[in-house]
Amino acid sequence: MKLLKNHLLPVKGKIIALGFFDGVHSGHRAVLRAASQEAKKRNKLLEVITFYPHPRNFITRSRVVKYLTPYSQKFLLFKSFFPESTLRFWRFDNRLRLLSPGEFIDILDRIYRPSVVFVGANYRFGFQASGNTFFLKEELNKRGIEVEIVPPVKFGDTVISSSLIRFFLEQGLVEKANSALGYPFFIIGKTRPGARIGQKLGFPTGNIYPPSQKKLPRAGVYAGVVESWDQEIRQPALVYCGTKPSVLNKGKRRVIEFFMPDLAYRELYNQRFLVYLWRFLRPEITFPSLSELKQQILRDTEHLKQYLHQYPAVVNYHLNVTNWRCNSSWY
Ligand SMILES: Cc1cc2nc3c(=O)[nH]c(=O)nc-3n(C[C@H](O)[C@H](O)[C@H](O)COP(=O)(O)O)c2cc1C
Ligand SMILES: Nc1ncnc2c1ncn2[C@@H]1O[C@H](COP(=O)(O)OP(=O)(O)OP(=O)(O)O)[C@@H](O)[C@H]1O
Repeated sequence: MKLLKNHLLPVKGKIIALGFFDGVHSGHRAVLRAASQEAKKRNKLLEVITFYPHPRNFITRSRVVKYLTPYSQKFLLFKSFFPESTLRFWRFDNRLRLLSPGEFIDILDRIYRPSVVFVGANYRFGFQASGNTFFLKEELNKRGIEVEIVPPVKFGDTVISSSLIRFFLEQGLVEKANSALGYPFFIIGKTRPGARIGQKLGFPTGNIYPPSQKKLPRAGVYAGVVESWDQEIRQPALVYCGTKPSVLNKGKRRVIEFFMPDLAYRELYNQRFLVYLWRFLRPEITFPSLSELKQQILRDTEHLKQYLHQYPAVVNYHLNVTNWRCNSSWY
């Protein structure tokens, strides 16, 4: 698995796949699997051409689109699912934004000159997303480049997309998000010290402050599983996602807190964890007192136990992405 930030290096003759691939979800993986199989068959290399930042964030000069997988996590997933591929980031700037579909194809041909291009049926490209797969195929075929269009992967009747998964997460529909992703939604981060109130109340927590560009689910409490970077800890956990309105009335910083009921207390600061979310248990509540918060967490712990009784296998799920130490500036 290689990572290239210079999109202008030629890839001549390779198999390429095109798209943003946020989340590397089941639909993306259908395209990438097809491309990867073809590359193996032809004894060629697979190169995935993606973009940064998200076109909508560039156009609106904002961060409206939060990422299911910020760049480093996208890279982790590619490394895990398609270790033989190269991920190439193409900066989405005004030059790229203003390219007409025809100009975009010219660049693909001139710089990359691939042998086959793989895209999904809903792939759009060029200024204002005005180019579609029919145009792509027609124009590239004329130049002797093959185009494979992969049929859409659906969740029920709906085509899976990164936007659909973001919507599911916003609603707390984490099980649907996980089905569409094809793996459990996860958050990676280093634990930071909190106010130690939880510890006094009898539920010590690990606190992670995810980067502002990471998509987080609806505020509330989730049944989850926590895995430490070194694999020493793998524990079921209550995972809270929110801004702690019961204890903080200012400074709305989003936090992920996890409480592992079966782990004897120990200091867990400054360690990298991967937190998987499996089921939404309840929304965030503004409690009038800490004792009410404590009573609720005892009830949450019971709900977590019931969930694990029903789905014991979730504790052993392992995505195999933790063996890469990424540069934290990439989160
Ligand atoms: C399982 C769990 C559920 C929580 N639910 C809520 C909640 O509904 N509302 C809230 O304001 N804070 C909630 N919290 C956050 C607590 O306010 C926080 O853990 C506590 O204040 C301790 O914070 P500290 O780690 O900074 O000491 C929850 C925390 C956990 C672990
Ligand atoms: N459900 C799907 N089935 C098959 N291919 C897909 C599916 N979703 C996306 N693709 C293809 O995967 C590539 C990357 O998709 P991309 O990330 O650009 O869009 P998306 O997942 O639909 O997200 P968005 O919600 O931002 O449109 C594209 O070639 C796209 O056509």
